[in-house]
Amino acid sequence: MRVKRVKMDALLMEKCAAIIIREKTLLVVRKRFTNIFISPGGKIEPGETQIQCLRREVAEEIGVEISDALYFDSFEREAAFDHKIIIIHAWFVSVYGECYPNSEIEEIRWVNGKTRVPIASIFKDCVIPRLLAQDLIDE
Ligand SMILES: Nc1nc2c([nH]c(=O)n2[C@@H]2O[C@H](COP(=O)(O)OP(=O)(O)OP(=O)(O)O)[C@@H](O)[C@H]2O)c(=O)[nH]1
Repeated sequence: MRVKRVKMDALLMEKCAAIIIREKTLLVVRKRFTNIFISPGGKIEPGETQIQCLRREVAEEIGVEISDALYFDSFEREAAFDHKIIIIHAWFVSVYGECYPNSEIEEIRWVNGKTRVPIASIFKDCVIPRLLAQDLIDE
């Protein structure tokens, strides 16, 4: 069924996203040449576990090492920048040290329920409301 698999890959992406919370705010990142903030993390490479993917992407994008990761949930939507379906596996992630924008990341922001910046749909509609409901980030 190789043909089917190739077709599926062309339409579907799987990403691991890090939910990083500091002082009741959530970290979102903006890539160069884009104006929407998205979750830190990235696509899972062949043969990689979700944790390995998170470690690699978090180091690449925000320059820090993961100290702990706990699975939260998975969500499916049309991807913010590609005409493909994205499945995002979201993990609570703790890191060592201070996050900073690295490589293709131009800007990072710590947001709460009041912050008015454009945020991609899965984080905006699925993740942030649940973090607010659990009082993990500020209203
Ligand atoms: N709808 C939606 N799409 C999202 C969210 N977060 C998020 O990264 N995406 C989309 O997921 C796709 C893949 O994420 P990514 O660009 O971080 O992955 P990556 O680092 O491996 O990409 P690259 O190395 O190919 O540039 C992008 O189209 C991105 O816009 C979200 O919250 N909602």
